Amino acid sequence: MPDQAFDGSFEPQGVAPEPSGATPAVQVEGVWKRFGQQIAVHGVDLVLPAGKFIGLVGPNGAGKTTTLSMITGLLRPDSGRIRVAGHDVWRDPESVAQVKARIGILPEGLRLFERLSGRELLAYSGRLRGLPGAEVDKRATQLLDVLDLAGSQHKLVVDYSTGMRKKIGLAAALLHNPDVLFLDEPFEGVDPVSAQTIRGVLERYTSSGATVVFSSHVMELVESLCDWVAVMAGGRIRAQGPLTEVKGSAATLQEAFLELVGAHDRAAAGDSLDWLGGGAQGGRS
Ligand SMILES: Nc1ncnc2c1ncn2[C@@H]1O[C@H](COP(=O)(O)OP(=O)(O)OP(=O)(O)O)[C@@H](O)[C@H]1O
Repeated sequence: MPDQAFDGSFEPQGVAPEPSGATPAVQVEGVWKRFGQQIAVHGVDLVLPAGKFIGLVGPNGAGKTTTLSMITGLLRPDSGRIRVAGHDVWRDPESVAQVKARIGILPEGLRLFERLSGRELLAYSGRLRGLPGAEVDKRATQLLDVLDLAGSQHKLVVDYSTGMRKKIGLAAALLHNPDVLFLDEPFEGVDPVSAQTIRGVLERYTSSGATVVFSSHVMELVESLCDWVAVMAGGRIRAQGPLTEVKGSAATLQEAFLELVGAHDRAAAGDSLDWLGGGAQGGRS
């Protein structure tokens, strides 16, 4: 699948387009993950349809990264079943490899090969994916151009800014034209101009029928980008579905989110910090 010609547009392979084809991009059934005494993921069931821009949201420690790691073949679940584009991720080592060939990942705290230039990194990623050299060159040139990295392509990645690192990581994740792209906090530390560029690339990618799944804490961003949302808290899925359904009657996704994760009560917690601030008695001297 990775060797198909790339014409600058993104045509997903292997996933039946929604709504006619019924194969979801991701199916998670009864998945658990424990780290020692800590249960990070409590029997999660999740169905993410193909061709959508999907946001996985939740407070710190909700289990988002753990869930994405299990879906993308990086972390083995204790129990349960995960399918990506209809392929069982954890059935055997071969199935993990098959799934990895169909997905792209931009993980949180991405570790890149720092001593390569941006272009070398893409060349290396393409060859690892089994793409022919000429095809890698062509795709890399297009991606560097679209992501506004052409001028920095020969600079070492170690000298890239945070936003440039996110963009070169995204280019590497897209190079083999995956069916499903997983992004952990893709806009963190990215300036508004770069964010707009990334957004444009992702919108183009999903408009051709591919799926983006990304985790974020930034509700405004999720609300403006996503047409499908899953809300996670305490290792459980609290809601999932089309954005409008998850929002319900709430004015914003932020409001619906606070309601779903039961955070309204915590909003008043700052009241106990009566020593904090200039007006407090016995405060600063
Ligand atoms: N390798 C690990 N060892 C021990 N505990 C872990 C490990 N990875 C995650 N956890 C725990 O599992 C829970 C879920 O963590 P996870 O990183 O999946 O949450 P998250 O929703 O991605 O959080 P954040 O938004 O803060 O990145 C947390 O309580 C965390 O401390």
